[in-house]
Amino acid sequence: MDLNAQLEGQQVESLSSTDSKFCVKDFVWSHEEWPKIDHNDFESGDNIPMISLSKVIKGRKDDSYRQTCNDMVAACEKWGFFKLIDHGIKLEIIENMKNMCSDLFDLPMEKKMKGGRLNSLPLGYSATNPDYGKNLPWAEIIQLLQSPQQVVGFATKVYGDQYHHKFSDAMLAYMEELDKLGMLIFEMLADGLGLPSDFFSKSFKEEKEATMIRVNRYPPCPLPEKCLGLGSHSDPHTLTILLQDDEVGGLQVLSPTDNQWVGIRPIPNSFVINIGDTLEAWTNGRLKSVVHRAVVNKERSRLSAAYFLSPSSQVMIESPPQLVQPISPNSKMYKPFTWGDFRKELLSQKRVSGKTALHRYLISPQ
Ligand SMILES: O=C(O)CCC(=O)C(=O)O
Ligand SMILES: [Fe+2]
Repeated sequence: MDLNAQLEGQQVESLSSTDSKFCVKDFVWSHEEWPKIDHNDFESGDNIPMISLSKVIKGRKDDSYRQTCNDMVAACEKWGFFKLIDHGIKLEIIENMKNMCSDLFDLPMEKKMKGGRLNSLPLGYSATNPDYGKNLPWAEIIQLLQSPQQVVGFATKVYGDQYHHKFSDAMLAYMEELDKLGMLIFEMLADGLGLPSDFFSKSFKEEKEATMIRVNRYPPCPLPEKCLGLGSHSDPHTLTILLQDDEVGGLQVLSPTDNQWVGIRPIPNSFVINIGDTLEAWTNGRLKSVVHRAVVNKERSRLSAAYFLSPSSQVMIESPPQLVQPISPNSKMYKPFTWGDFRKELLSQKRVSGKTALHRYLISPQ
């Protein structure tokens, strides 16, 4: 047997959550999807803007605040992505969340599967999911709603009644801080777009039943040139606050200017912020929801945590008149829809590759 066949025949214990044991070859993607740039090639991604909140003081709308808002909007118009530093969230809260998730991922599979996700809702722990059929992601995932009841319920299933607190307290504390940071970003984007400051944030005040966190762990992969941690996709929600691994790269963005994949360099104690489909529609296409993916590597495991902000279900996603001109190119692009309806459709649809979720609302498909 040649070396390659031997490698592809290796069993993948760490990602086999069902009775059927997976081999490396089950994770091989179609040829067009194979990553052409390596997980630690970051040169082209250095053009993605970096925004610091060091001069932003809540409630003070001075010149440096306005400048930062404008820079943020410009980054989201061009890239749909920016790196955020000096965000003000205590390192301890971040480290605690990461440690609790790493500990959980390190448990034996039978224990993790006690909190295994049910088919009806994508919540809980999951490793390789046979529903995907092909193009299996090289990742294990913890997905939880921002709901104390749900987080405690999951932790209790995995750890039992007495020991769940450390995990659930860490996750809930992290989500609470990210929610506040998300509201600040929404206000800054609204200010930068010339909308009332609370234009977006006021729709997030009620229940947060769909806001969630997705923690991904990508184990070392023997065949990173043919596998993907997470295939190309855009995030359907409004805004994503992504915590990348501090050291191990893997996030790649499909540059909207030249359609080339670019890698985002990990920066310790920073976040990567990106616009989701719903915010693209809400801003009449001004802020871009951009396709991205996660690639894997041979040597090191990588952890990332994506926090997806969702408005209340009944909120109508409709571009404000300030962003709509009666004539092209800024005439109204999307039919109004509620976040709840869009979410229902997303839950019922099969996995898609690239960016297709919003098409159903386009007024004139382009
Ligand atoms: O792992 C990463 O850096 C990307 C994660 C991501 O895009 C997602 O979970 O939606
Ligand atoms: Fe994503």
